[in-house]
Amino acid sequence: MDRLTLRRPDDWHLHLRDGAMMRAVLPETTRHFARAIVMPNLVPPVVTGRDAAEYRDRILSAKPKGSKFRPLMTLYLTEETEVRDLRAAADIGLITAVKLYPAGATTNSASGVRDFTKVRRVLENMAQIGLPLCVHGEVTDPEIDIFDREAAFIERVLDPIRRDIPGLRVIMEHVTTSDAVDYVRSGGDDIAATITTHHLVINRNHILAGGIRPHYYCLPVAKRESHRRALVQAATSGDASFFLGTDSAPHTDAAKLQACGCAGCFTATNTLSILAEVFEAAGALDRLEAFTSLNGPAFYRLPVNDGTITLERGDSVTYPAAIDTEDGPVTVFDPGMPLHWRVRD
Ligand SMILES: NC(=O)N[C@@H](CC(=O)O)C(=O)O
Ligand SMILES: [Zn+2]
Ligand SMILES: [Zn+2]
Repeated sequence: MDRLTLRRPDDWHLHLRDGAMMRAVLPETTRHFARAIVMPNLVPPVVTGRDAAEYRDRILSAKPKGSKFRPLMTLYLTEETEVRDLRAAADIGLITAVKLYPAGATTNSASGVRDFTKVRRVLENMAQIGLPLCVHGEVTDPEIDIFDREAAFIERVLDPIRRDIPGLRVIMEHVTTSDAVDYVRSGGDDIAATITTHHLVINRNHILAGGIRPHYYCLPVAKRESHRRALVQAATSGDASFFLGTDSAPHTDAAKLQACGCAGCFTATNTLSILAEVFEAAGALDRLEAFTSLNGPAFYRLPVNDGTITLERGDSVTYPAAIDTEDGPVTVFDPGMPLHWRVRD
């Protein structure tokens, strides 16, 4: 096969940031994606309906001319989130989901949740109206090894919440372990997971063996090879519980390359080429569309996109090593393998 037409894809987990960074990274996403779930971890975070409306308007005015891209907004759940404000934002279709960051788990998560009993009423209301909860699923307990934090989160936090609040619809974001894959697979209709592009490609050796590679550092941190294989298996299986959330998370090289560098891989630019390569290697090109374009809308109860994109296989496809922003260069994720599929203009 050397040509593949897909429904236009969506990105169910994306960081667009704000200001100059947003202006630089937005076209990288709008080129191929029709919609994206926009993460609310700005500084300060997007907490109220009003914050979300203002952020949405900034995105819409930064979007390239002629683009029909639609940002799907989220609220950042805090212990102070008001049920009334959240319900009003959901009622008018301003927000598509709510994001739960355990306080301290990742970039800009300081305002996240420490005491889960304080968000119980909000979560109950979300279950009532079917508003999905996107979850950064890692415990923050310093006693827990960083490679075990996702598995520990399922057992200690996620499963108890789901038992306590039946009907709550949860997306476990950027899953990195076979534990998460198994949990989602056996979890029924109210749970799904996003998988990133980079976690389908790298394992922890890529970050640490033969020198430290800060551009491969993201959270949750990539795990051992057996987990990466489980992710590829889940993504390429066609199982409707798994769909693409790139977690494309731009940081300037200056912020990545320092003694305490930021977590995040920037994959908006080359994601579709990389995914096609991964699916081809798995003999599953016929299931790429389910992962990029069908399973996500089905879980979010949204229509699939009109229109298509076409991928073509050629000799080799290259991408710039970095994109320029007014704040400095942002390195594009290097998949470390030759790419052959390009999206036709
Ligand atoms: N994934 C990351 O490593 N970083 C994300 C935050 C997140 O999604 O956890 C970011 O905002 O930079
Ligand atoms: Zn996260
Ligand atoms: Zn993210």
